[in-house]
Formats: sequence, C-alpha cells, structure tokens
Amino acid sequence: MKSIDEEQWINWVDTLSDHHYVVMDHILSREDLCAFKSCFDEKKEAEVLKKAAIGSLNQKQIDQSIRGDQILWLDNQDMDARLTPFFQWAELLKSQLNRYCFLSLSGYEVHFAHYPEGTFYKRHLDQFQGRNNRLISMILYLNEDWEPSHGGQLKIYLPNGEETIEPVFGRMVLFKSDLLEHEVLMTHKDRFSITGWMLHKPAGLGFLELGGA
Ligand SMILES: O=C(O)CCC(=O)C(=O)O
Ligand SMILES: [Fe+2]
Repeated sequence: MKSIDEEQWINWVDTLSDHHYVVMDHILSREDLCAFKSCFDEKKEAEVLKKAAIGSLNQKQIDQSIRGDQILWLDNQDMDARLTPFFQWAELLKSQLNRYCFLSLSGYEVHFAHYPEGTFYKRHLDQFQGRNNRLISMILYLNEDWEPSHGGQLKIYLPNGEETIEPVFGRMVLFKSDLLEHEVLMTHKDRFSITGWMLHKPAGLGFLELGGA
C-alpha cells in the first residue's frame, strides 16, 4: 500500500469534519485498482450482480425509477485475494477515523456497484428508517478514461450549495451518511465503483433497530 503521512491524514479528516465530505485521489496504486476492476469484471460476466433494492430488510423493494445499479455484496471472509489491498485500505481508514475523529467505528460493509448506461440513483440519504448504523459512506471509483460527457457524476447537497464530483479512476469520496443527501446523475456509459459504509455497529445488526418487526 502507498504510504501516507500523518499530515495528509489530518488534512482529509479535517476536511471531512468541516465540510461533511472529502475527495481523496491517488490513494491506491494503479496495479491494485486494475486488480479490483478485473475481479469486478469477472463477477459481472458471471452475472452474479443483482439489481439493488431500496429500504431495509423486510421493507426491501426494487424500484429502478429511484436507483438502477446492480450490486454484489463483498464478504470479508471468503474474499478474492485481488481485493486484499482494498480491505487493508478500509482497515486503515477505519482506524484513522477512529483516531482523529473520535468515532467508534467497528466495521464496514462493502459492495461492487455497476450502473449500466442510462441508470442513476435519485437524491437520497444513506441512513434510512430502521437502519442508522451507517456513519461514513465511502465510494471508490473504477472508471478508466472517464469524461464529464459520460455523466454519472456524484452530486452532493451541502448546506450552502451543491457539489458535483466526477467518478474518475482511483478516486475515493467519503461523506457523512446521516447528513449529506446525494444522487448519482444519469450515466451514459457503464459506471463502476466499490461502495461501502463505515458502521458504528457490526454489519447485520440492523434488525435490532426494527424492534423485532
Ligand atoms: O456511486 C456513487 O457515487 C454513490 C452511490 C450511492 O449513493 C449509494 O450507493 O448509496
Ligand atoms: Fe447513497
């Protein structure tokens, strides 16, 4: 993994605290990113990605007028070795956020996301009813030679305006899951990312918040 000095970490963490989001470029090597993408391509070819749902647990539904991506949850247990650097990075990120932001993140959940041409994800918040353990959203983009004309930008809604972020190869965006509404604008090309959430409780405990419903 690339080594990143403390000053850089403090910069990112300050930006995240003050602006509710931060854009991090060049955090992983090209070799690692290409390995993630080749793993993703294989899964896509094997047709194991599924249309993403909205809502949580027993309230899940597929509504492509809201979100049109296809996803595959990545399980840390039986992981493809090509993704190891991603999980090393996520571990480091978790410990640095705990250290500098005084968060008590205990884990994360991660999926591949593919937005086929013509799809989008309407404005939303990543914390939803019955499920509020997502603290920080993180997205790593895997789109080589991405151009603004391809669309697919991440648009975030800040208290004092909007920001549009291009989903370029190797870029990672972090934002506060409970605060920032955001959307994925319609993409005109296949758009790939690894999307995840830093959690303040272990993954899979969301049902506890539904009070047994
Ligand atoms: O891919 C992105 O830029 C954002 C994805 C997103 O908002 C989500 O999966 O909740
Ligand atoms: Fe989101």
